[in-house]
Amino acid sequence: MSIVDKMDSEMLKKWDALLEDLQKYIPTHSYTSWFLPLQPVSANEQVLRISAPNRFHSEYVEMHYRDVLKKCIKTVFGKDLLVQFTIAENLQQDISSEKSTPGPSPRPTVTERSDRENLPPQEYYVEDRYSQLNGRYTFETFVEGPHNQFAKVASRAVAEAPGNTAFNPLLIYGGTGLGKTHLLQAIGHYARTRNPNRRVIYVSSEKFMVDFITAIRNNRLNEFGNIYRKADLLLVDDIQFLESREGTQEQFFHTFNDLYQRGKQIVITSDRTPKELKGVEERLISRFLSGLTVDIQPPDFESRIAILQKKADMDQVAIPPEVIEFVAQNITTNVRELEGAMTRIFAYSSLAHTDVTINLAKKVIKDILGVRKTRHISIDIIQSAVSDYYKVTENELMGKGRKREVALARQVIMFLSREISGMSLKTIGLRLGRRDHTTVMHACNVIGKKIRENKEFAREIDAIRHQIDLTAG
Ligand SMILES: Nc1ncnc2c1ncn2[C@@H]1O[C@H](COP(=O)(O)OP(=O)(O)OP(=O)(O)O)[C@@H](O)[C@H]1O
Repeated sequence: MSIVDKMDSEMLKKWDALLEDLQKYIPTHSYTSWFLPLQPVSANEQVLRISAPNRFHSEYVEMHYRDVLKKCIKTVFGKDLLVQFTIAENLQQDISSEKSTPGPSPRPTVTERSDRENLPPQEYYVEDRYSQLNGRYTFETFVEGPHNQFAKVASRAVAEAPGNTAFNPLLIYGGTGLGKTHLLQAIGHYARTRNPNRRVIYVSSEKFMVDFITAIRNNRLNEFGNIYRKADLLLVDDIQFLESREGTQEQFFHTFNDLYQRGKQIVITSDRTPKELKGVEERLISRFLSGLTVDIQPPDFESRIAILQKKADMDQVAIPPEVIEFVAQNITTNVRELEGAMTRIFAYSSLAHTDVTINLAKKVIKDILGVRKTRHISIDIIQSAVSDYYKVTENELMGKGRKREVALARQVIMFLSREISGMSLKTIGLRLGRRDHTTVMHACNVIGKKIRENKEFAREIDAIRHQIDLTAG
């Protein structure tokens, strides 16, 4: 008996009415992705129980549609009901039976085998790609916290059933060094472990472009296309790199469509939201948005501690808790830097044959923060990164115009010049169209406040910092 059979026909009518009502408020695509897979389980005077395909699905519905669901329940049932989600048994069973399948991995089908046997030499590249996955980047080594929980659960759901969730494509975005590549590769590892015959391709969009150009040069465009079209799971890192590369975007668009139409899974990372990707064709952006977009934020204090502790455990080194705490307090925005600090502390202590102490940690952190402050990056590099980002010309920046983007770009340049190169307010003002030092001070305050209060804006600034880092080398 299916779960629906357990409900009386009156209840089923109500369920249909509820779905119909929901459609008035929710765009068709979202409705199809999130509500059609739900099933009613039971209802009484207080509680409506609903089955969802997996935990992520139910959490997503609760998080994004709680209010509208509540409203429609009241309309249809005539009162407020508590909603309880359960996870669909059949999916759970599939997963556990697949997990417990003993013995050798499934043999490739005849088509798969003959495909592989007939591959031209370049096609083995597919396997090489897989070996590029970093063995440390797995779900087990990924520390979950409020800042990345949603991204982690979505990645896990996709890795468990690539191509079989509503999250296709899955796009993970967030600032630099926050774990996007780690998660992307964890998906690849997990999907491969579950089914070793799955063709997993991990590629950075930069590599995709280089391969594409090489293929054009060598007249091997068809082979290039075939490599990617064989993927069951395509993992593309740092998609922002495709900005303003029309030819590569075109190629990627075809690859994307081909895989998508055949139900293959695509996962993409980016340092900003799809809408912020300037110079990426609208049709690609809308493809990206047709699945699920999740973000990763900088870790909070507790998560930073947990990440540091995990690294210490993995490297099998004992670190006094006060040292971990000290590092977590001082390095706040980037997990890569957090790890870098720990590595340096270990290195110092082993070279100097001393214990890891708080004083040693203080010295290392001081060096790191000091280097960051005094790094010599010219205002020209900062200016060019900001004006590229906001699409503002040098004349506009130097002029007196008060157009919103121009004024914002000017203020951001002032803020970043102060932060990165430590220049005096006066010098910055002079370099930016002979402005007074109080104007620069005001700009630094305004931008600093906006970064603290507005996460989207903080990410914008982070993306610009990243670009400056890349240019400065
Ligand atoms: N939640 C986490 N748990 C454990 N390690 C993490 C976590 N987040 C990030 N890291 C580690 O931090 C380092 C940087 O992460 P990663 O390279 O994935 O960042 P990214 O977001 O892809 O950065 P970029 O945009 O600069 O490429 C990696 O060594 C990764 O293992």
